Amino acid sequence: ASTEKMPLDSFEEFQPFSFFLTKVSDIPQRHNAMGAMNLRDILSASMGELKSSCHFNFMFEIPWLLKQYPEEFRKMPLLLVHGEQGRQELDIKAEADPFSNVSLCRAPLDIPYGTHHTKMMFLLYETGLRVVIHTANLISNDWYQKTQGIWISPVFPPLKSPAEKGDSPTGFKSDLLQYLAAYKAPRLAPWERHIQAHDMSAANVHMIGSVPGRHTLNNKHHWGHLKLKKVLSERGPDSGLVKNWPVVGQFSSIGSLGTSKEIWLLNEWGQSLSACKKEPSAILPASKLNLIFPSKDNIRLSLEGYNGGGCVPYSIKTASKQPWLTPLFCQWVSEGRGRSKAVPHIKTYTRCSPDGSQAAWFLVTSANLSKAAWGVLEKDRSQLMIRSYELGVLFLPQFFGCKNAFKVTSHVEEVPQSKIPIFPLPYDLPPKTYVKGDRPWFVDVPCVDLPDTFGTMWCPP
Ligand SMILES: CNc1ccc(C(=O)O)c(C(=O)O)c1
Repeated sequence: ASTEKMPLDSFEEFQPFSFFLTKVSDIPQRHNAMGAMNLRDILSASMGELKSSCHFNFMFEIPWLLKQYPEEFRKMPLLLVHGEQGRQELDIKAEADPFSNVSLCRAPLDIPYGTHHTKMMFLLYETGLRVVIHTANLISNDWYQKTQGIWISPVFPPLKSPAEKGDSPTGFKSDLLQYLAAYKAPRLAPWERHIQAHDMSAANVHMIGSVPGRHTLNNKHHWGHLKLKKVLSERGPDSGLVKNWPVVGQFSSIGSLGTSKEIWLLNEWGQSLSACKKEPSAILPASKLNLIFPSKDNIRLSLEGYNGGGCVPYSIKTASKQPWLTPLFCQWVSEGRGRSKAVPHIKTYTRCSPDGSQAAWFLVTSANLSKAAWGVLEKDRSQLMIRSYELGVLFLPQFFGCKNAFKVTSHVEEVPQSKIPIFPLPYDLPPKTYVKGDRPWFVDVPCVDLPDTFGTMWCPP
């Protein structure tokens, strides 16, 4: 409709954080009019005259993906980086075969149970290169009625001379090149060259990535939770400011975390996420860790009903081994963004003030709450073992013109005209604990007591 904003206008009004959610069908239009993009918006000509593109992801519907491009861009070179092996690799090759402009690159997954979870786009325009790091699979269902997060870079112009490095104070370009190098994939070489050839000095986020491996020595701190710990120890909040500030994790799946909360969640992962400048990282108490994970009723009453729980694959088998986790859970509540009923597939982590009005940092990433994604220390903490590819971006206040914390809100109507930068939260803070009688969502437990939005029950296969 002509009243609809051009995607580029939506993009420009939501700076400097450039952190968007996906548009959601069947919620009041005002919640899609501000700070929200769909895939057609991102790929639209108003965002740039495309020459070629590359998508890193876990799940693909190739015909649907091509239809999200404007007609004039649908025949341009498109590289898909995936993690499929064996029979599934034959399937994605067969799906790509009819499209002569689509080529595939398989990410090596040499450690069992690893996945290629990273969700990223490279968009090469006539005028430069744009990077998008997000949380949605390239399937229509992930872009229809879920809550997903998207960071969209500026258009990075070509370097004026090849002698220039073209990196930013956050080291985004060198971190991205190091991430790509880990694939050891010849088909990525052209995109490594494109990245090398562009001036990314305007990148104001830190990259927090994971690549499969047993990382040792100084490689240990390049990936997973030790990378986040390193950045927070060097550029994070002063311990004095955040002494009573909780760490909030929000995710759509959970791995096997051990027999007690101390082993990995608090004493390893929690210690990294609570790292501060100078202060030796104290152990995070459980009372200062809130984990936003959908309750059974969050799923039952969602726009998709119980089916929305299909992409929240927490199994009762895993959950039954870690009952100590349940007291840490909080509901998915997103009244400010109009997305309380849009199942969260986004993953985010933050250190926020108890009243939820400020944050010392904010991370949006593909990484769920699992050792496979974040890494687990082995061999007397000498190596960090990571199974999967993950990617996220970290927002730190000082890179956005703020002092040592940024104001945050999920009521984003105040964001565009604010004099000071306000970080647009995907959900309401402070977090709300589960209501009495509610339980975490388990994908493999039947729900036959109460019907969902559509009056149906959940009888998993
Ligand atoms: C085993 N495979 C997956 C498990 C969880 C997720 C998630 O993001 O929650 C995804 C994905 O959607 O990429 C894949």
